[in-house]
Amino acid sequence: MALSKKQHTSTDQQAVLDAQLLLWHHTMGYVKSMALKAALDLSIPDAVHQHGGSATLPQIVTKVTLHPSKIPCLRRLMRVLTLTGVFSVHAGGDDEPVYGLTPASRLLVGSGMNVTPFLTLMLGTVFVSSLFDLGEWFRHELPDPSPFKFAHGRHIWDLADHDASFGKLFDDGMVADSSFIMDVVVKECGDVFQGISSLVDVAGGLGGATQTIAKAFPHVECSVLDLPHVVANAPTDTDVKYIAGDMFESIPSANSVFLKVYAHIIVKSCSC
Ligand SMILES: C[S@@+](CC[C@H](N)C(=O)[O-])C[C@H]1O[C@@H](n2cnc3c(N)ncnc32)[C@H](O)[C@@H]1O
Repeated sequence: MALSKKQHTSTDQQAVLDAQLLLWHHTMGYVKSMALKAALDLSIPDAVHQHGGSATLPQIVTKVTLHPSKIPCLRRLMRVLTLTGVFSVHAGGDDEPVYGLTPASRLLVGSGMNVTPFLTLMLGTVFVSSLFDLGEWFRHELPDPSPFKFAHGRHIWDLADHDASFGKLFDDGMVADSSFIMDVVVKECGDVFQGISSLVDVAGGLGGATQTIAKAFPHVECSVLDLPHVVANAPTDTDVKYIAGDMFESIPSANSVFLKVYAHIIVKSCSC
């Protein structure tokens, strides 16, 4: 059935509004990231956790450091965080909302599976700002530095070597990510480690992945190869052996080689 002129017009207007909405979602998308960053900076997940997993705003305020004049703003921040699934919310007594941990924010508390250090790294100024001039980076002919070097004048590893606080942020972030994901890998795909007697984790950082493998398979002799500035901070109270070196020069012998989160760097080194 043919649409009337009026129906056509309102369909067109809806399409334009949907298009604008899509652009606004992309343009304001960083608000979600920055709200999560603020929650981590203020330790809001810990505050809710310390109240047994659910807390009202006045209860959260007793655990976080903020200026009293900002309490109404914190309510607005919690609205963003509940709308984006970081916290749940339900009405409590006196109409005071009660905020709860969700499966996502449970990964931000406690000493077990806690991915906070990785999110802190990715949401930090160094990483976020490295994408700020991506458009300008495209105007430069290859071979050119990575967007990271373009923004900061150094490769990631070079910056980690020269800036101890960034180095620590980076290494701790990788340990958190690797410990979390390898726990799942070992439980779900542990078969792949059967029959192995020695393993070298190439570019393994502080060994978040290897420590998990070594704990699950104590008969496997595990070692980690990484750059000297990383190995200098490696744990010493462990059977995992840490070896300082450059993977492009030599790799210690073992009957299995483990690589995690390195493909992008190899591709970069080989093709650019
Ligand atoms: C993205 S991190 C991954 C760390 C670890 N595999 C993980 O997933 O937790 C990359 C690691 O590669 C190391 N790295 C970079 N260049 C390297 C090289 N030429 N030889 C050895 N390690 C290197 C860095 O120091 C860093 O620890």
